Amino acid sequence: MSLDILSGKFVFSSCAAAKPPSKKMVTFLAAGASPSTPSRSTSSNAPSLRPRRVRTVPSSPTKQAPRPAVSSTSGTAKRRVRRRKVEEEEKGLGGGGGGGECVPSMEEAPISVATLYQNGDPLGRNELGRCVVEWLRQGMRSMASKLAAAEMAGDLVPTALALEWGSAEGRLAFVIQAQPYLSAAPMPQGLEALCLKACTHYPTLFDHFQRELCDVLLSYQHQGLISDLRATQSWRVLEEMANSSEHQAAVRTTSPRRPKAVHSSIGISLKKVRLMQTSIEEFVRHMSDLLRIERDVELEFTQLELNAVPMLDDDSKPPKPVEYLVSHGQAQQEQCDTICNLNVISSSTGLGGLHLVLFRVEGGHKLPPTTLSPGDMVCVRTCNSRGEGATSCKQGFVYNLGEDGCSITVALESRHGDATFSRLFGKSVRIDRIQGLADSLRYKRNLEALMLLERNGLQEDNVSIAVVATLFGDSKDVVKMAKNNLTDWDESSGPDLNLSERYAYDASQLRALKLGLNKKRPVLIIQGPPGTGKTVLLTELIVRAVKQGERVLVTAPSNAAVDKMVESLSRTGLNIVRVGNPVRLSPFVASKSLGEIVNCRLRQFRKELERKRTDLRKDLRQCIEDDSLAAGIRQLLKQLGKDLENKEKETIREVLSDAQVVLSTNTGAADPLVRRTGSFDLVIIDEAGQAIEPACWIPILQGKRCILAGDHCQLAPVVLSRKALDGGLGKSLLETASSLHDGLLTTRLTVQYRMHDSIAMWASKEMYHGLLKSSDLVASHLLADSPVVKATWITRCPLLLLDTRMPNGALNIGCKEHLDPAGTGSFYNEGEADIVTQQVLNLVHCGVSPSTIVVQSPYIAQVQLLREKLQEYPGLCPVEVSTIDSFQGREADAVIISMVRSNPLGAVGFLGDSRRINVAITRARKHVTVVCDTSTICHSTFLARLLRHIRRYGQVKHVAPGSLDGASGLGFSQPTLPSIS
Ligand SMILES: Nc1ncnc2c1ncn2[C@@H]1O[C@H](COP(=O)(O)OP(=O)(O)OP(=O)(O)O)[C@@H](O)[C@H]1O
Repeated sequence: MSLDILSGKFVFSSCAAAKPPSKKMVTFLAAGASPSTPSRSTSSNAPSLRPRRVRTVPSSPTKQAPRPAVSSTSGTAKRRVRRRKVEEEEKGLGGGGGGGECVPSMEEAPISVATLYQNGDPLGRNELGRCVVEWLRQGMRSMASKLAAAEMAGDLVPTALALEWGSAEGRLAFVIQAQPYLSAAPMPQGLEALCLKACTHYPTLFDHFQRELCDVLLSYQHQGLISDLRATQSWRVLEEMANSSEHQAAVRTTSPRRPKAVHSSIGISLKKVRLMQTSIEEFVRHMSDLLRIERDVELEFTQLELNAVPMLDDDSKPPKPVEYLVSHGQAQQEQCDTICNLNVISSSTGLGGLHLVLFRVEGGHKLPPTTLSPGDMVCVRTCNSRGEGATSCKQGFVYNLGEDGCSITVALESRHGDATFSRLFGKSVRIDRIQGLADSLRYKRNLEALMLLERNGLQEDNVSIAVVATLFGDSKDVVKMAKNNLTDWDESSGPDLNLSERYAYDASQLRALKLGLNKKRPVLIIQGPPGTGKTVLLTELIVRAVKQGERVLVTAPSNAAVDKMVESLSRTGLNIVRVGNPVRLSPFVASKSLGEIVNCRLRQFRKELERKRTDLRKDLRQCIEDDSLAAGIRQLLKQLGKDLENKEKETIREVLSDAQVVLSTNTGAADPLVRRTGSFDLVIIDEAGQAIEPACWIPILQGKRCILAGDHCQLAPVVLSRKALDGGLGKSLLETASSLHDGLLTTRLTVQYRMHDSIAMWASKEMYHGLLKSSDLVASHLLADSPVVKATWITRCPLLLLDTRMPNGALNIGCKEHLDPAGTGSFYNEGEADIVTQQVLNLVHCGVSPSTIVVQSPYIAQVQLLREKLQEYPGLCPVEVSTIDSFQGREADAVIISMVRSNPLGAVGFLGDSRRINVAITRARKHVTVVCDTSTICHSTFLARLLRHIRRYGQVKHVAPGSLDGASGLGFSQPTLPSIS
């Protein structure tokens, strides 16, 4: 356990990788400096560590003067006054007022993305409400001040407390001692019951107490009264207490309800159900620990990232004005996770009370190319002209990117009308992405799902009880449930299938359809290798499930995967609703989003309301003399606002409960809007191989039965912490469940409809034990089959290896790998980028449409370089350049892969991850080009087999940059590769 000084909390973690920043680092961070080499506790194959290249849009020259700190704003001033009041109250209580004026305000404190929950399971703000939280804070502040003041006065109070709190009854003693401090502050009216609940809840009290003690000691440190808060006795008392096993047991306690009479509902003896409950509890405890470890690592990483100063073109030069970058085109900038120098333009209330704030780039210039997209969690704070963030961070998510290319709207956590907007107004603002579990909402929702599983999983009234019992029971339990006619695993039991007009389904697809439509089958795992039609099949399954009267919830780990399903389902005529923010703004997807549907329905109502408002405002202006009439009109105006709110809620409820299919991300399914519409008959999780298990439980617990589709031989869930990974957080439920009960839950798709057989054969042999067969429809298709494509040796070749080594073993000039100088840890290879560009030109010259070509690389630095190179040819704009990870789930006629790695050590990094290479190769329908240094790549036996396969079933060329053609662009007239007889 250690102190996370940024959040002022103890962090329980014995994981080396999850250690909070060292003292040196803490000082460093507090100063807002940029650590040159962010510590990344990641495995070499952790793809999520998308290297961050933050590049600011420098502010216009007139705006480069440093801006005043936010602490001068009125909101902060009010907060200070409030704080001072609290300090005075403390003095009145004999607390000694440890903090005084010097207590750093939240605004001045270093940014922190930490939240509650880090210290066990305290009652959160949502549960208690602001007033109760403030009341607790005041009480605990007094107690913390008193303890610290006693130490300053040389009393032995801390030592005495150490003895008392460290004992077995220490928790009780702590709670009892807290009471006088709490009762000294008046309880907020009407909330007495909540206050009483909170003031006897040990994790909640401890959580507040440690924050306040940290705050008080920090203020002493700032005043120079102590040199290091960690050296104080008060701090040690707290540390010992937090380390005690009693404490750790207490903060984990979730008081699960014991299952009552559940045996009658699933037909299993109570004794066996209790065993099941025990294994659920063990699982939940283990997963909660892993989530916490992972979150700590992600928080640490995010904290470093957020404190990083955006990188300018050249550190030695002053920032270039926006005009420079605009006039030099966007290729001069990089795709980044950060957007700087934004101004707040307006704020409004969105659907469901979201606080939407619109930002625009200073000077009306374009946004830089960004990886941010709707739904991404972000941190918003003010920054100076170099993009250095100075203030506390407001979390929110990207609502949309303006069509004008200059603006971005963020939905902030705060409510519309609070001080957030005024605090940001007139300042230069910076927006940064927050990754994974560092996003507090995602973490909280995962944890809540586990708690729900533990508390309700085996309760009689749980709709998903059969799913829970199947996944936590043993094989005998499963048989027993079936004997009692509660479940049915018989393969012939599904409904009869009338064959679809669209596809002639193969036997494995038909089997999956039949099993998936059996209402009494609680769990089905569809294991589908690439191109076997999972998306097609799920679409058919959903249509048929709706026809047999089922209401369906469809989820996936990423917004992109959800949108893929929305696109596919929107052609079926079903009533579908997409909850959350669509990433793809195709008309298909946008028109199905909850926001759009509700806005459409409310258009007339809003118009009418606006007309009434305008009339009332006119009336108000005319009765300025008559106070009582004016008050009446104001009341009416207020009522109109409420009417709109109510109408909105009612419409949302209507839209969602009328929907035959609701779609969201896994964590999005925890949205109260979705939960409130009642349970589902069927839950389908697509790309389930990429989701961590706790996230899958969010949707699963909302449906009577579930289907998990995916492929555990493709990309796995992203986990940064080595300890969490080793503990099993990286293993998906799809993978775990597919081996349960001797494979009873699983069915496999065995025919692929995407790739030329030479491509599929490699994947089949390497990843699927030779069981993946190619449909005759695609087995021999080639680029040259298209009437608009010239038949050359390239377009007739399904597999091509472009080797940057010459036959004599010498590496071609310029083909060595380089570490990204931006310090991202990523690699790039200039020579390979040139060869890829030339190969794209060759394909296009042969008549292959640029929109059917995709260039992939595992390294983001190479992806950025490739984008820049291809942008030099305007005709190549439709060629998509992507990391392998972000192209999973999609396909293209021709795929070019740049492997990048070329070094004398034969280090291949995460190229050695077979699942990633499997995804890369199997995106191709008709042609794959692999560009690499074979003598480096062949150090991995897995990759060496891939090279052998290409040599055997495809073509090999030894190439140097410029050797493929004269880089004459789209205008060239000669085929440039030597023809092969
Ligand atoms: N029965 C079928 N007959 C003909 N074509 C099919 C059939 N099933 C699927 N396809 C086609 O196969 C291709 C791949 O399908 P789909 O994208 O659904 O595969 P997938 O399993 O989701 O792939 P991945 O796992 O790589 O994302 C699509 O072009 C689809 O139209």
